[in-house]
Amino acid sequence: MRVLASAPAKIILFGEHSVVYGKPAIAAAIDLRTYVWAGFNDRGAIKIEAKDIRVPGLTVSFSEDEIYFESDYGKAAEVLSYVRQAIELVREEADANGKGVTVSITSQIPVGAGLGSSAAVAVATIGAVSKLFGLELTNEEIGKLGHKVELLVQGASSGIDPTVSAIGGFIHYEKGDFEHLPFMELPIVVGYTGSSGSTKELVAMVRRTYEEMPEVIEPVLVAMGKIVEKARDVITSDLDEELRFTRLGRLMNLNHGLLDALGVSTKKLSELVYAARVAGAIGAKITGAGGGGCMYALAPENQSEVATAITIAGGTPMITRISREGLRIEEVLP
Ligand SMILES: Nc1ncnc2c1ncn2[C@@H]1O[C@H](COP(=O)(O)OP(=O)(O)OP(=O)(O)O)[C@@H](O)[C@H]1O
Ligand SMILES: C[C@@](O)(CCO)CC(=O)[O-]
Ligand SMILES: [Mg+2]
Repeated sequence: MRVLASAPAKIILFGEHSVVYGKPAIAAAIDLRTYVWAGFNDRGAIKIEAKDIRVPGLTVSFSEDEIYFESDYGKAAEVLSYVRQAIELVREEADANGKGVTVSITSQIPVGAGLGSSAAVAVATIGAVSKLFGLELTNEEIGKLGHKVELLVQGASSGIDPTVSAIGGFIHYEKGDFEHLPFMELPIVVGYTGSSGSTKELVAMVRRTYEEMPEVIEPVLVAMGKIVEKARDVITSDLDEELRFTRLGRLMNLNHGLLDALGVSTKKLSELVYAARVAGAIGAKITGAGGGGCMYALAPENQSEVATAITIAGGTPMITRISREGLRIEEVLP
């Protein structure tokens, strides 16, 4: 038997990082997906084919007539740890430790770019492998297992990324509880810097700053939580669309300033944010963990001008749509 599952990327509209400290956040699944095929193997091993992952630490040596490849085993194992942990968790749930599982992954989501590639790969793997083992898990339960995977690999995770990847749509999230917000088409442009950041390292960096000076950082996190509550009020209000977008844009700019204060922006990210604003975006901010990766801009009137400004500033614009669907079982073959 073979199973194909897919899970979407996400953007965090408001509240990344502060959500790790129990504050609320708002996120949406978007229409980029990771696909995972799962099947059994009779070697009792976990076999992972990750077709879109570049492994750092690969050395190539050339001599007269030979080419040598050396891979840093530790780094390769680390890069695949989300997938491995996801498979091991499901095997435990199914009481089938030692059963051989092969997974093959292809992904449309840039890695380490703030778009939740780690959550999507964990959720799609759990979805495919749990179906293979005949476990009947709801998407919400799979989101919770995805959160466990992120905790095991990263040491800290709020769980918002695996939750939104598993259930899809537009959500308000706080301490493991989520609520779907009324669906709205968001006229946004995502700008990718082309470089990546590691969520594990960025979350640890914010933690060190917090521990060094909690009296300074705590109020910043509280303010971020308040921004999220204001944004939720605006999204659920009956204000007309123009006013709603104007208010959301101001809240995005405030949230970006506070993320910059926490040290998770980069020169390139802030350049893309300012380029988008100058081109007429109502608001622009980092999305996800930062340290590279992506920003997004709210641009109801001029999405294409904002996309051009992001390109001129050296980024790659992506016009994405919210995905109502989270984890999906695409195919089951006998
Ligand atoms: N297609 C894939 N195949 C295998 N592993 C992947 C894949 N995509 C992502 N990963 C794993 O996820 C890691 C990147 O996760 P990380 O949390 O640092 O960034 P992100 O999830 O892309 O961004 P953010 O957490 O800010 O939304 C990779 O180093 C790799 O371990
Ligand atoms: C940086 C962070 O807040 C969002 C990453 O997309 C981490 C988390 O919530 O687990
Ligand atoms: Mg991640």
